[in-house]
Amino acid sequence: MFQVSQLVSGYGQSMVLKGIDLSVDGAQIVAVMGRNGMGKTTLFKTLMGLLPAAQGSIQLDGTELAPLPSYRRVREGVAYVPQGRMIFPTLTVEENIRTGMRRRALSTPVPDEIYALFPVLFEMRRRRGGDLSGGQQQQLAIARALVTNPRVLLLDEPTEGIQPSIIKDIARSLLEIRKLRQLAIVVSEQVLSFTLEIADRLIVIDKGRFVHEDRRETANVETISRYLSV
Ligand SMILES: Nc1ncnc2c1ncn2[C@@H]1O[C@H](COP(=O)(O)OP(=O)(O)OP(=O)(O)O)[C@@H](O)[C@H]1O
Repeated sequence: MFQVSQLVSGYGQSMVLKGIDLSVDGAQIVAVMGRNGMGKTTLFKTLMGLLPAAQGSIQLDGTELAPLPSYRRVREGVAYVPQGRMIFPTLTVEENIRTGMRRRALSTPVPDEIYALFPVLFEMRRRRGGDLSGGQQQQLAIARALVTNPRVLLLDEPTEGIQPSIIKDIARSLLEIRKLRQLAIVVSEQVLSFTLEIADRLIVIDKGRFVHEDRRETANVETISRYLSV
């Protein structure tokens, strides 16, 4: 289980996250929804160790991660797909995927499972990352995160700037990944149709606090939409 308690963090003296509590079981998908500037990226950066936590705890199956640097958190099983994807544009698709692997020797093949999940990446494996469409780059960023064999996958606004037909592909991939790997997925989003398709729980973040939570089956779409549109 991934368990975050009373997490506080921010920039300098200004605290953006004001006490976040979150528990995610294996094989569960949780969406954190909120408008621009509400703290989604700050939350992920803090979970990943790119920003230090001022207070609070981040545990994965009982191991405390908050004092650990990012690379140690990756080893413990946390993977991150950042907003804007951040793939390496001049490396090939295969090289991009390999940057996530612990054994990067050319003789170590990219696992078949990755290309089975994302056949387009197999077709494009020798092309430069920068030549891919936004949706393909998002798939590449997810593939690169998956080769670290995470138990928790964090995705920051994966649908941003991506056309609707590809958003559906990404939703399908995430459901497939959950089924295959039984891992926990936390995804930040502003697109409600996407999270209603994939998430078991929907949580609203507002000014650095979780202010509303629904299970998907009983989600109060009106309330969530109101938070997203103000
Ligand atoms: N490097 C930084 N230094 C100071 N303040 C920052 C920094 N990055 C973000 N902030 C502030 O922290 C708050 C939360 O930003 P954050 O990026 O976490 O929001 P978000 O919900 O992810 O929105 P977006 O989708 O726009 O990224 C905002 O008020 C923002 O201005």
